[in-house]
Amino acid sequence: MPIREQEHGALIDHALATHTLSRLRSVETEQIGFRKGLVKLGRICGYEIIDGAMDTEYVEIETPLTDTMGQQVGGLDDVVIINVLRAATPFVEGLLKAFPSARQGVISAGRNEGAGMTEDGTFPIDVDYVKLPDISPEDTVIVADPMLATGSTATTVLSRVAEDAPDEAEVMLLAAVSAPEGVCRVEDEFPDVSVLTVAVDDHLDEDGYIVPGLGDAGDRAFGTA
Ligand SMILES: O=P(O)(O)OC[C@H]1O[C@H](OP(=O)(O)OP(=O)(O)O)[C@H](O)[C@@H]1O
Ligand SMILES: O=c1cc[nH]c(=O)[nH]1
Ligand SMILES: [Mg+2]
Repeated sequence: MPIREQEHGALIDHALATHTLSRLRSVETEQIGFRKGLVKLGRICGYEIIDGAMDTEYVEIETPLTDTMGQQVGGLDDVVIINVLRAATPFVEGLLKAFPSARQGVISAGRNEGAGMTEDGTFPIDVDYVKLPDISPEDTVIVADPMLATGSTATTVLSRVAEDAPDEAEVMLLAAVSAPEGVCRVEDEFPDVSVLTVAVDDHLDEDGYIVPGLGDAGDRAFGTA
């Protein structure tokens, strides 16, 4: 089954996704390997979303020999991918291989880690830049961010997307690694949003990092300290 529903969130259940995520988790994977791994994981997740969450329809086609029935995926031209800067950039590059005609939005949203995690387990989020395409009722909107930790970034981004997206649009939040706290927070605040993730990890540490996790995805992909 490409997408397996859980009590909280749904897992992208593919051996190559787990394999690729395990390489990303390893502290021995250096920057280039990490960035390429996120691209690969984005591509696999894209194919799994197509397989598990999009409809296939029969179509008449003509081969060089005869008329026959073929199948096509519906809605591939009605996809919007939102890139949550910065760690999502390589993840989105992979997703675009599965959805080459997607329209793209960009939201720069980062945790203000200097302020520290608050007692209620959230971070203030700095939003510096937002550029979204028009979103139509028939669109599938994939908000991509490899890490869903406290859910502070995701809920901020989803609130902004909700300002533009018609109610009928299907909105998904796609992560590579999630903490249970983040999944529950998004589900509580956005019950109509599907949370898809390759893994739900154990817990958050006192700095708001996912454990076991993979560290700071943005730093590892971009080579910053
Ligand atoms: O669920 P949260 O507690 O909000 O944490 C998750 C966020 O943290 C990371 O971004 P970060 O703020 O480190 O920005 P970066 O991508 O520039 O590194 C990650 O890519 C998410 O956006
Ligand atoms: O574990 C975490 C938490 C937030 N952001 C990351 O990049 N990693
Ligand atoms: Mg970061």
